[in-house]
Amino acid sequence: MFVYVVMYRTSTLMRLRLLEQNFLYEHLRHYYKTLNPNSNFRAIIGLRLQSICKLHTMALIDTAATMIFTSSSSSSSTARLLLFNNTKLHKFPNTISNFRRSTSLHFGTSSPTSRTIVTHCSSSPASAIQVNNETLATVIDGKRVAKDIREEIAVEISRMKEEIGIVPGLAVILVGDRKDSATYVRNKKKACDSVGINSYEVRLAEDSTEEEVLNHISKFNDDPSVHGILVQLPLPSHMNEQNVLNAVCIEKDVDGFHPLNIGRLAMRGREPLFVPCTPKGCIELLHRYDIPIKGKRAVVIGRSNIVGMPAALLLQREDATVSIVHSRTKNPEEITRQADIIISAVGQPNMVRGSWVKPGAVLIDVGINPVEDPECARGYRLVGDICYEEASKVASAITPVPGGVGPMTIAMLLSNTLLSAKRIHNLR
Ligand SMILES: NC(=O)C1=CN([C@@H]2O[C@H](COP(=O)(O)OP(=O)(O)OC[C@H]3O[C@@H](n4cnc5c(N)ncnc54)[C@H](OP(=O)(O)O)[C@@H]3O)[C@@H](O)[C@H]2O)C=CC1
Ligand SMILES: Nc1nc(=O)c2c([nH]1)NC[C@@H]1CN(c3ccc(C(=O)N[C@@H](CCC(=O)O)C(=O)O)cc3)C=[N+]21
Repeated sequence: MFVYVVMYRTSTLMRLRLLEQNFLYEHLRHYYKTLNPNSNFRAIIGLRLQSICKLHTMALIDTAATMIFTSSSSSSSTARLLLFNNTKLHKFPNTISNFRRSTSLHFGTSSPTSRTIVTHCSSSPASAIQVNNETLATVIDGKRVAKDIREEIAVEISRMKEEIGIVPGLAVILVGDRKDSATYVRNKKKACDSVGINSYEVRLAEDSTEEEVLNHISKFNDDPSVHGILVQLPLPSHMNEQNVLNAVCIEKDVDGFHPLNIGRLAMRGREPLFVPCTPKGCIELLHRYDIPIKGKRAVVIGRSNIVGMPAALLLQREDATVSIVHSRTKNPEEITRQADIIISAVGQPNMVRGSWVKPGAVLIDVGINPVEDPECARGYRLVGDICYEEASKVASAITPVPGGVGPMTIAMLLSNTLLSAKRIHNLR
């Protein structure tokens, strides 16, 4: 009898929108506990013969399974192990028997570069499977999750419109002509359009006065059709950022940058009206990938007001034990190596090397750094703070750049805007 052991990445599971998903999750929860804690895999699922129909369908539908192991008997000494990677699955999407033609390894072969995962198929004895160290971490797909969140928000907005005839509104103030800022603002507008939020935009010249910015904020504060106000940062150096951020009324502070909101975030027993979007997006990703935070050691690299500091506060609220690494920290790698979860928000390309990471850690890369690349149409490409190539071989899960935290920041901005409109209009 064949015993199939299938490994799926959590991101893959999240993509399954079929009945099988529940089935998979049940198995996932059960077998996850049997994983070697240092394993790169987030999911391991044992399926018996009667389940193979389901597996078959899944394999056909979802060609992104990371690995499939089959064993020709339930005895670990004679079991064969067949390994497939994404590419192979894409090449042979049609039948499961194709999988069997792949190179086979024998269970129980040990080599210094492989490690053991103990699996239990429901009624077969536990088998020791050797897994090559080259396997990659689960990719935390922020783009995908952000899309799911936008869909959820769109549903709520149409309900709101139907029930009370109100559409949430977001006002964005952009000062100066920084290219990256202009791109972000454009993306925010597109995202608002996609969910049905009205967006209002003010663009001011680089040499505008602080007073002009304050006047616009004051108008938006008083405008009942505006539920969220965002002043794009950084502001030109002649403006006082504190004055500007303080002027946004806290009920519309969807960025969560007002000192009252940040203060409440830091205090036990107090609740901010809004949580800053990027840190909120990081935590949301952890939640949606079922990554536990409580009791874990977390390290935040960076302590800026907009990302690092609120990220550390949020992790603490989630009952992690938090350390903060900054530019004056000595031997940062000694600290990061202890972390179960790392959130990096530094702005230094590829600073966090594979050797900084504890095997099995979860890595959230906030950094967005342009590096020159003549092969890209725009002459540069974006990389994170974390050296993805190295770290993804050590971590259990990692966010890519682009496509990780960035899209989540925008999704959380929409979510905060909806929250604000609901609160202002007493809608549950
Ligand atoms: N994905 C997203 O949605 C967003 C991405 N970003 C990106 O995140 C990154 C950080 O942004 P932001 O927080 O605004 O940046 P800031 O420049 O405001 O803060 C950077 C932080 O990193 C610390 N730092 C700098 N160099 C080092 C180093 N060598 N070792 C350890 N710590 C260091 C600084 O320490 P110190 O305090 O000692 O100076 C500071 O706390 C950027 O790449 C930015 O583009 C930002 C916002 C949203
Ligand atoms: N008041 C204010 N609030 C902010 O939230 C704020 C800000 N000012 N100033 C600048 C930073 C930066 N930021 C990003 C948002 C989205 C992406 C994003 O969507 N990134 C895409 C890539 C975009 C691209 O290709 O250029 C991704 O990572 O996949 C990135 C960065 C918000 N910030």
